[in-house]
Amino acid sequence: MVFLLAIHGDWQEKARREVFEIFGNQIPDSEDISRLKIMTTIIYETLRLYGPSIGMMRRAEREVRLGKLVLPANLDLLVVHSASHHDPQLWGDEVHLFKPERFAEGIAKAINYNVGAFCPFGLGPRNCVGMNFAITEAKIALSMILQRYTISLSPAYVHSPIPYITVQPQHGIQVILESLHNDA
Ligand code: HEM
Repeated sequence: MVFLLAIHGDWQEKARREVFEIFGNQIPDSEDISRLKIMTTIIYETLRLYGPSIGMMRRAEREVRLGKLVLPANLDLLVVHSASHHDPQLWGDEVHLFKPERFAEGIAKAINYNVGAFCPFGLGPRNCVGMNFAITEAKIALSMILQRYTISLSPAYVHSPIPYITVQPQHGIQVILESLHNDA
């Protein structure tokens, strides 16, 4: 998210404005976190483009028909949700662009009620138990960064996301933080 906001200064500014409108210079509080609408769209779009999980493991316990496919019993499956997150048939020609406004009216509208199109935390009864924790933590951390610093990308940065258990920046993410306050 820090990387995407570093290269999309307009969204960084929108997110910062929202943070100051809601929290001012105060530490984010649990009641107001749910009011961060713009930041929520930024988090969803980041999870779509660079979600840490590429897929979910499943096993067919018995033979099942899945569309045109017949899956034999005891078949192990990796359902690669990062493929649907990058599918132009689901997201349009600008699928590879960072466009948080896709989620302006919520996830259901963004995916046209097609639940498999966006599932960075998995699906069904075994989906991620840490989902709300992870999103809340990201909102608090990002709010506190935006209250204090502007973020820009270092010229040293080399773009190379790789799936290594989770999706990771192969060479790290070098950013430049500049204080918004002279005394900070
Ligand atoms: C952005 C952060 C995270 C992402 C994208 C993520 C994604 C996922 C995914 C895709 C699954 C598999 C779901 C499925 O098979 O349907 C999963 C499972 C799980 N996650 Fe996360 N996760 C994140 C953060 C966390 C955190 C912070 C915790 C703990 C505090 C956590 C705990 C778990 C656990 C325990 C499971 C296994 C649930 C089960 O099998 O019943 N996750 N996560």
